[in-house]
Amino acid sequence: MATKKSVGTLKEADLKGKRVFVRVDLNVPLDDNFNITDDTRIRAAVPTIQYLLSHGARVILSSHLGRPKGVTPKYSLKPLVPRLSELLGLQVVMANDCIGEEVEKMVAELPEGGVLLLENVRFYKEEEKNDPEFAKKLASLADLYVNDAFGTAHRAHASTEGVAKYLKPSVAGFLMQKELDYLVGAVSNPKRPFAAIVGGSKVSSKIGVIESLLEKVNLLVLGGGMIFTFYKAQGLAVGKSLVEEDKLDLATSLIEKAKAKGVSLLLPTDVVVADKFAADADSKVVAASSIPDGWMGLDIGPDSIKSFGEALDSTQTIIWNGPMGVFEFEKFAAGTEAIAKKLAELSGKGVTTIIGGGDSVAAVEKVGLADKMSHISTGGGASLELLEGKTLPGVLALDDA
Ligand SMILES: Nc1ncnc2c1ncn2[C@@H]1O[C@H](COP(=O)(O)OP(=O)(O)OP(=O)(O)O)[C@@H](O)[C@H]1O
Ligand SMILES: O=C(O)[C@H](O)COP(=O)(O)O
Repeated sequence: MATKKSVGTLKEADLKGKRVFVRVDLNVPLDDNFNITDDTRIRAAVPTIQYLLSHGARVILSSHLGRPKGVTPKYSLKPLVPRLSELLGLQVVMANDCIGEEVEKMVAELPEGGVLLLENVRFYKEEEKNDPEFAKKLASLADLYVNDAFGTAHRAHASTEGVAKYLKPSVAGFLMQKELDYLVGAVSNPKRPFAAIVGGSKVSSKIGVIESLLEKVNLLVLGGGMIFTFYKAQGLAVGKSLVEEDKLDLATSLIEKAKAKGVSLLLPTDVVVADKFAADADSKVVAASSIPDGWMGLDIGPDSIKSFGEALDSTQTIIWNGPMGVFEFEKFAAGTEAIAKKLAELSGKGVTTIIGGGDSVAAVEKVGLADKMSHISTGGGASLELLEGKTLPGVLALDDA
């Protein structure tokens, strides 16, 4: 895989009394009352912070939240302070800014074993522009840089990439390391047979992933909205199902590529169709070759669940990205839930199961099976880019091991 193989780690760094700039990805979902609806990313950031604290460091945390245009109070990181403090077992101090005199003063006053959370770094447009002067200002706050923001490692921003040029050492945190170990390590050197399950809405957003995985896997299982483009390319009627007309040739060429590579490509043989795109739609199971006019496929059917399960039974490594159906609607969640259960069962038998970010993570969490998987990525876009074989700027910028 074309990503960086090994980066410097936290364990090699001298931390006692040092001011450490830690880029974390605390981009968590908040409801209208600013309650955190999923704290996974905050929990995932804790081991690195705790390690730093236990080694006498002074921790300066930096993150973005959302995509604000300038200073936008609704994207403040303040609502995260109570949960972060609770998880760390200490009171996290919050700054009203991420650079400037007041922040410098707060950093100077930060004791060993203290944590200062900087305000949303995207309140400055210079962050996303990767402005060197801004990166220098962030760097001037600390003695060393730790990047643990895997979820944002595909962005070349000032706090994820630029700052590493001005702060040495620049090393990976434990979360970053773990994500790379699984998403690069396990995928480039998998225990075989190695299977990928790819779903989600459109084939266009997964072309890169499918093409890259076709080079590595023994089995490729496809589900989700993209299958109808494959069906149509094979001359089947798909009713009102989601189809990308301009990707029909691509679908055919992916099928041919799989054949040429000796990869066994499984498409669902039956689907759950609906008369409209709604939670209360009328639904029925039909063969993939008999989708009625006016109906749309919103999930894989029971025969497919069974045959996918049987094919997965003989694998040793499985990577999954993208739901099998519209799992947000209960009626069309069975395929996605069955795959989640199958992976949990296989994990228990020693199979390496990796959930590559995005909606499949939400689906696994919804059925309460998150802790059964070998690895659940905290990065949607970042994990997709890694699986496509791209290099992540936030990783590239770090010191070599
Ligand atoms: N048959 C289908 N028809 C239409 N939409 C579908 C179908 N199957 C799945 N989807 C939708 O696909 C969406 C997820 O697609 P997406 O490509 O974004 O997946 P993902 O890779 O898991 O997420 P992300 O891009 O956030 O990482 C879900 O909202 C789901 O409802
Ligand atoms: O949620 C994410 O995928 C990351 O936090 C990156 O956010 P972004 O897509 O706004 O850069």
